[in-house]
Amino acid sequence: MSHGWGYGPGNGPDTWGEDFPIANGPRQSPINIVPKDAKYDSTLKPLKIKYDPSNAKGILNNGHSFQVDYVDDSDSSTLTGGPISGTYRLKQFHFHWGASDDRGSEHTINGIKFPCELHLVHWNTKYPSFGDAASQPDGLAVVGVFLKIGAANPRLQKVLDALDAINTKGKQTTFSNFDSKTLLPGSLDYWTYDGSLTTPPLLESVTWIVLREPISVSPAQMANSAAFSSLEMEMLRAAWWTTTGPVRL
Ligand SMILES: COc1ccc(C[C@@]2(O)NC(=S)NC2=O)c(OC)c1
Ligand SMILES: [Zn+2]
Repeated sequence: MSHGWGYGPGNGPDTWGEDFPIANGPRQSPINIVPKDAKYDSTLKPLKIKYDPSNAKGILNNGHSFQVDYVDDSDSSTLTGGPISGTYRLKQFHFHWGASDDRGSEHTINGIKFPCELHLVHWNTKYPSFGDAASQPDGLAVVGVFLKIGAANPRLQKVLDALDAINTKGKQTTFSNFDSKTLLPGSLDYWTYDGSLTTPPLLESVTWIVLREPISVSPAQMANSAAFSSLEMEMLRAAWWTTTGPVRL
């Protein structure tokens, strides 16, 4: 079995450059955000986010995370304004979870990790498809939202409740009528920089828009989903290859 990339001791981010030399490229993500060093840019516009709940299609366990996929054959769920020009369509959103509350997010603020980070992935409609856009320097725009431990977040619950149905790599199920706008915080203030996908193939095609205000997730909600943290999924995936039956995450 090819020793694919992951988050374990032998295949984690420090090794990705062996198979994906762009890991040493000039605009790699994630980065540490130091708010006091961020430059205010008065030419930047407010973000404009318009999501149609009926575009939600399904939820998939891709082995590194789980993602909610959207129908993207029209401009009914789009991101405009902010640092981008033109119209970007919502393709999917996914989370980066840690196995414990002291880690999980990919970006950090002043070196601090959050327990989780939500990525809402959009592609530039100047290109014919998401796949085409993903290899272009202005192809993707990802809105990053930090999750901090606090009150239970009822708007997250519908996503968490779906996880049991996709508890092994490759499993997917329908996931309809979900308004991903409800996952956003009250303020859309953001930091932005030109970066990349945060896992292989690490393509340098992402305009990052990281929201300053986190949303909340409760410890119980975290416990329910910590099994989906990248590392646990990695370890269980390794176990899965060596056992006959499916492994519950
Ligand atoms: C076009 O191929 C890919 C491959 C991986 C990802 C996932 C990821 O690497 N990118 C971000 S953002 N977070 C991640 O974990 C992707 O997302 C748009 C697109
Ligand atoms: Zn991501």
